Amino acid sequence: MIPVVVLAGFLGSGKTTLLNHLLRTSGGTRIGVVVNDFGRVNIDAFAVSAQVDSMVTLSNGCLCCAVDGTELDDMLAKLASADLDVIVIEASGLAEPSALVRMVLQTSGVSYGGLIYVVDAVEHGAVPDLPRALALADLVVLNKVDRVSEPPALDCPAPVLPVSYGRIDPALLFEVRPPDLGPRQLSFDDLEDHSTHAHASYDSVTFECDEPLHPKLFVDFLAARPEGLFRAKGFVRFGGGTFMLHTVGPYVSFTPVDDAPTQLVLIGAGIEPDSLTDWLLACVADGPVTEQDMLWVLRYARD
Ligand SMILES: Nc1nc2c(ncn2[C@@H]2O[C@H](COP(=O)(O)OP(=O)(O)OP(=O)(O)O)[C@@H](O)[C@H]2O)c(=O)[nH]1
Repeated sequence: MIPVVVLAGFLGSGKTTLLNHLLRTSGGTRIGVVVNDFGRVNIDAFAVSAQVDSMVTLSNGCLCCAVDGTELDDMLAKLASADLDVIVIEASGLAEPSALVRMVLQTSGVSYGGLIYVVDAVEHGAVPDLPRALALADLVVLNKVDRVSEPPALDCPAPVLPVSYGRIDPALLFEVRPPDLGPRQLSFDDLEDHSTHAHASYDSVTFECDEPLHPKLFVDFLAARPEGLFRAKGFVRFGGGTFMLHTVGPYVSFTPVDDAPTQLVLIGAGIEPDSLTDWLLACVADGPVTEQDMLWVLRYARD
């Protein structure tokens, strides 16, 4: 039976970064990957040999598929019949890990391979119900330790691995528990449904716009964004270039990408979708943008 590892963690904690690292360093291991969208998985890094519907076959023997949640169990059953060594499901940042684990336990042809829970070393205080997620985890990846002088102490029974950019040893996918403890049997009680899932109190806003935004106005928006706006990701087109934007808490990064229209997803608690949309519309540039204006964005740019 193929082990299925659930990779979970709060918004922006570094799940996709970790997944890309695993795909890059998997060697001859054939990994089946289930993600919400292909967009951010580094498929370009591999020669894609075939794409059928929402499944991509990589030349190194890995299979990637994208699901929207409803087809997750179908896709898992399909992957279970493929010739794979391990399957990794990347949960969306607001998914309830216990619900995913329950689904894996109920799927025939696969075995539960553990829950890897990614925690942002800087933003761990903002994770709703962190102790509950940590209690379920088999391995806790304390990510982004490059951003703290001292990794925070996490109270949990599972091993905690402090890393940067999700660089864990891929061998951990197969041996996530200390061997002397033996496999821990999760009961359905551990996974009982709770009505207060993290996503219950979160809103998301999608903003799309063909016209370029003004760098200064947009950076002003980021500087003044409401505290509850925990995460923003997507593309922003300015007169002087298009950038991929990531914000996690107060952290902001822009990475230059090929020209694309602005397409952003904003996620937060207590945010007002209409006023955020109006605010972003007010960032549309009403004239040409100079090189000087672009410096507002370039100071946050990463290669
Ligand atoms: N400094 C630093 N940045 C990191 C590290 N790991 C990830 N990041 C950055 O954090 C941001 C979010 O990382 P992702 O891997 O997209 O996080 P995610 O958990 O998949 O995000 P969601 O899909 O929103 O849940 C990106 O800008 C990453 O480059 C790290 O160890 N150190």
